[in-house]
Amino acid sequence: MVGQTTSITRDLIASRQGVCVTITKQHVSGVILPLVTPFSDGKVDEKSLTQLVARYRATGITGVVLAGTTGESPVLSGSEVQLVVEHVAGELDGALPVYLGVSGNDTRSVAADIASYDKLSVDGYLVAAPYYNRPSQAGLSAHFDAVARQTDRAVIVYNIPYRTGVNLENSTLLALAERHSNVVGVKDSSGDIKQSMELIREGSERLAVMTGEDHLFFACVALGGAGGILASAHVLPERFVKVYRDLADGRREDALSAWNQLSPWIPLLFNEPNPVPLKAWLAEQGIISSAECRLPLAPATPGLLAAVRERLPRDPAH
Ligand SMILES: O=C(O)C1=N[C@H](C(=O)O)C[C@H](O)C1
Repeated sequence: MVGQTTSITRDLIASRQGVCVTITKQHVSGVILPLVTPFSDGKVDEKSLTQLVARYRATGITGVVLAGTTGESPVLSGSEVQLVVEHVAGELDGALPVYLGVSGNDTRSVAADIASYDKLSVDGYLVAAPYYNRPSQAGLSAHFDAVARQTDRAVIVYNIPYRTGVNLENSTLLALAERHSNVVGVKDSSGDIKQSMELIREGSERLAVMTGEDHLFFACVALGGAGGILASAHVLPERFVKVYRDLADGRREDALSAWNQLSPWIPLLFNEPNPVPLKAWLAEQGIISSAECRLPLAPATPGLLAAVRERLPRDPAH
């Protein structure tokens, strides 16, 4: 797995030099980091973005997601998304794949957004099921058909019913992956362990099954899943990567002991809406300049701030 990561990195560097490389299922594995979008006085804070990339690029993570939930996608304008992508892709200079979160509940707009983001340095998309209008499985199929047809780049489908109000069933997802070779992965936050286990069992041959439930990371990889897209991996990223590599290389006991040092504090990061606790921690460590989130995410409560200070580990790199 470690060797594979290195060769992927080389492929991507080649791609930035003009040789086009397609992200496949194999690229989507390990620990992918959904980066926060730092703000300062209401604006995207580019200096903090630079610091984020400097901190995380060589930790062993296998990619970054920009403008995901953790990146506060609902409150970013199109031009801010472009700024974040260009800034991060420029800093990374091909060292890691860049995935962009693009979601919405109007299929035509999502397809149009993807058409315009295809001009940017984006290697793939993380696309959540439409929220609020609660389409049927047929509607979800047609939505993702339109997305997958719109681009040659990789698509990771994001199933998160507790945010969107609709569950993408495994059969719908697997049929979609059969129809589109660029549907290479799923970020599974179904919230239903039976559904997740079935997906890993039945779907892993065709799709990279990445968990989006941070507390299930060990279980997902131990069961044969491909890895995780984890906001909590901002904290001790190297240790999350170690859990993955130990499991992938058959060192289960080592993986478990590393995991047992991570799992007790992960829930704290979700005690208030993500990324509020995470940004409080990042600002406390000096990795970003301010914990600022945009409304409707309210600032961290004093109780949360105290817990973040007392219970989360310090960043060893700062
Ligand atoms: O932005 C993401 O990607 C993630 N979002 C989840 C959420 O907040 O719903 C959490 C997960 O760790 C990554």
